[in-house]
Amino acid sequence: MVLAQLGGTISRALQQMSNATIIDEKVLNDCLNEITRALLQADVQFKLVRDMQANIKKIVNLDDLAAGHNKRKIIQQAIFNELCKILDPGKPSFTPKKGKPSVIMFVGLQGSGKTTTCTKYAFHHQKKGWKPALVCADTFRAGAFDQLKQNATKAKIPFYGSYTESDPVRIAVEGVETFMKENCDLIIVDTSGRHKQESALFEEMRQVSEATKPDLVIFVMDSSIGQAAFDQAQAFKQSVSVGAVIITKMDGHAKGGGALSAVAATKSPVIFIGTGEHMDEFEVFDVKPFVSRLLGMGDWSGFMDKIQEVVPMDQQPELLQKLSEGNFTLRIMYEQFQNILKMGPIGQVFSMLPGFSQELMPKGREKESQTKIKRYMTMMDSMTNEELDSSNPKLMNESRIMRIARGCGRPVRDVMEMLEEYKRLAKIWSKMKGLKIPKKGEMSALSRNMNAQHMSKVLPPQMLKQIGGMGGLQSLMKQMGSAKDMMGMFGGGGEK
Ligand SMILES: Nc1nc2c(ncn2[C@@H]2O[C@H](COP(=O)(O)OP(=O)(O)OP(=O)(O)O)[C@@H](O)[C@H]2O)c(=O)[nH]1
Repeated sequence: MVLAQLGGTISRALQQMSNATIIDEKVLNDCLNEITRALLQADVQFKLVRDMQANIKKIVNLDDLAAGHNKRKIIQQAIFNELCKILDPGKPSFTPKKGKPSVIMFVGLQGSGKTTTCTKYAFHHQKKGWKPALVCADTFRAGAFDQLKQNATKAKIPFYGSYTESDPVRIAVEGVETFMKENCDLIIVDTSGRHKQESALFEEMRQVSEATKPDLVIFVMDSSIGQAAFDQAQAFKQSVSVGAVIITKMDGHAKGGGALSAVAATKSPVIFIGTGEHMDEFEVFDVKPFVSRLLGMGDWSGFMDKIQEVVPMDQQPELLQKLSEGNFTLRIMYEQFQNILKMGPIGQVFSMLPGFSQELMPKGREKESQTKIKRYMTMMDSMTNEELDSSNPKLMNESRIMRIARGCGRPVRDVMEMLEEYKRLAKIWSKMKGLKIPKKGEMSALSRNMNAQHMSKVLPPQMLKQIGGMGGLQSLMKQMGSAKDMMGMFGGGGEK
């Protein structure tokens, strides 16, 4: 998504400004114009961008800049705060409570991903012990009920709908009543989407809403709709009381800036984003980590959460123990590749680490990287246990390499390349030797137990510089204690 490139453009604009000997009105304006262009290109609504520019100018005091304060930091902080302000309407949406019945109604244009998102939302809660249920009140699209039924069956979620009844209000009411009786605590009503903003759709939506009295109306929006986002979101908001937004297809090439515009239009927070077609490609949305990622400042907490999600609990202490002994074997590399593949698009995972997305996963080459990892794993499948568990690079002599190449049907040079990659990773991870082991299962404690010395060895030099050298890293490590909210740590983030 183009939003991801925004960080780069903004950083470049800031860098150029920092290089100027004197920061006067003109230099600041040039910088802000560059940033404005980048935001407009990402499809953020014009008015929002204009207001943001004016606000930043109000906040940034030229005298402060002239007095040698860290200009880049001051302006980056102002941009960070402004973007957070747009995305955070200031009040949280209605939050359903487990065990207490809530009706959640989904609205949005046809094809926005509404039906898929209903199931993702149900599935997300079901995994956390809720008792969700799905009601298909989309009588407009012929295949809608079948689609919902299929998704619901796959996820083992009860559903309600009809092939014959054509009145969506009736289906919605019957569905909600049925599941209330069955003590479901999250009753999700999917409504019809239409191609355009037809008045009939809005009337139908209003009627379903009046009849079912939802606790929360969620507006589902495709991230690729661009500049139209603001008007569209506002049109929905005027018909039903939209209380939250879910942005779908954030995995695609969408510009994504519409997300910011939709929040501004509905004055409702984004609560989740859809990142793929599959049921579990669905993420809770947090403003600060999102903006931080957007500006290329990284999202360490998200990365740790992701690791915690995919490295099986029982493997976490073992992995850390091995790393602390400086024992990075081919088997560890294999297991970590497995975990990385499970984490979903690799770029997505690495983009959570500051500076890493460009370093390790060049943009647009995520698929290629995944194929490479799978190829490496096939080669490792032809290795013996002794080879996998050894951390002695000398063990891999010519005859072993030839045997592995034959076994996996790949040329010798591919096996050599894989071993080179192993050596590169082993070198990085060997610097983790002496790492204090966190308590069992407490992966996020990794961040607390790593000292700045360890980190400085692991981080690419460019990134270390970006953080502000050892001094910056030390203060960063201090802030790592509060894992959830570490935006301040890369120099630009901060309090609102
Ligand atoms: N890549 C990607 N595709 C998605 C995402 N969410 C939904 N889709 C796809 O978008 C298409 C449309 O999704 P639906 O759920 O059928 O859309 P809808 O809004 O319910 O459509 P109507 O019922 O006609 O209003 C499907 O092919 C989904 O698989 C997402 O987050 N990422």
